[in-house]
Amino acid sequence: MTASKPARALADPAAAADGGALPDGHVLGDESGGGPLILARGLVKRFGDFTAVAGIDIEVARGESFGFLGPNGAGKSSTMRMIGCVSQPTGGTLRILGMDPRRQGTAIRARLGVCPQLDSLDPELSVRENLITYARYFGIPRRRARAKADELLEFVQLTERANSKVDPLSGGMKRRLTIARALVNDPDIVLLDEPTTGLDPQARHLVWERLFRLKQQGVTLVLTTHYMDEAEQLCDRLVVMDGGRIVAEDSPRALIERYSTREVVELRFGGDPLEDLAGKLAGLGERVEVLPDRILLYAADGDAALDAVLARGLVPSGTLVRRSSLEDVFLHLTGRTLVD
Ligand SMILES: Nc1ncnc2c1ncn2[C@@H]1O[C@H](COP(=O)(O)OP(=O)(O)OP(=O)(O)O)[C@@H](O)[C@H]1O
Repeated sequence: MTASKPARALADPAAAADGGALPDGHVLGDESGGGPLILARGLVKRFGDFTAVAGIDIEVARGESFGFLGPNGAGKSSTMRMIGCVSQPTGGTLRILGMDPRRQGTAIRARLGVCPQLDSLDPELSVRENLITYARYFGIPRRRARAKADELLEFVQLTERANSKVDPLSGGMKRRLTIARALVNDPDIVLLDEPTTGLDPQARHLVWERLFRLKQQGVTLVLTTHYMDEAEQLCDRLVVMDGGRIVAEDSPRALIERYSTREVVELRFGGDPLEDLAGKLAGLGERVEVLPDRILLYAADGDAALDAVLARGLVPSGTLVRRSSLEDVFLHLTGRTLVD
């Protein structure tokens, strides 16, 4: 398939020729200039007195897989909706494909693929007709739309369900169909808002595998997630958001290396208050975090740290030595877990 080829169906050439400089003198992103496909400076979204996005800076390069990681309410969807040109920024500067969403939303949307948090497929139509009808919105001629639909059904492994209605599909199938729908216009950027929320592990892995394939084909992916494993699997680079702000930005691996230790020992205890027990772990690792149901002991060598815990006479009811993850990074940065 040719998912990285841009569609021009609804693009307004006059609008696309827009130029101009940002306050910091940054070159605007566009294909000809080779700048970032998405560029935000001090981007703000307010709802009345409430600030959902509090002045963030981001840059996404062509071919990159970029993620927003954060808990519910962090401002990820609000940011995605601004990038998707369905919600106007309240402040700051935003450029998508070198264009200004305030004035060129239609031209930008024609070149985006959007996979919203909740599937919005048409239950009256068959699986295949959902794709054909959507392609027609982009002005794609019927014959090409049919061929595109068949190509995409194969890509998301739904060819056998082409003539089925949408309702009987599993959650994972619906999600894959929504992803296929987001690709009908050969978008420059695919926006995925929590692509696997609500799916069972098997369905999630199938979606990840398809998204990974897109990434290999050079499609620019921008996704939100509150799953650290999803971020680690799919993102080349990510920003960690909390309370409308970016609290860290880098590749998943670099974030783990910077903000965590190599290994983590999870300790569960039956009786005594965890705060009291945590006091007895002083000096055994680099850091101790007390969660409602367990203590985390951060150490370069988890097995050695666990031996040292046992040598102090502590008797955990459950132990786990594991590699550090983005969850640990988030806890370190915000003092909270990602998924409560
Ligand atoms: N239309 C709206 N009006 C008022 N407040 C809103 C609106 N949309 C979002 N918010 C608030 O803005 C904050 C950020 O919401 P947002 O949906 O961007 O977060 P999120 O990180 O995507 O979380 P989630 O994973 O729940 O979607 C939340 O406190 C939310 O209640």
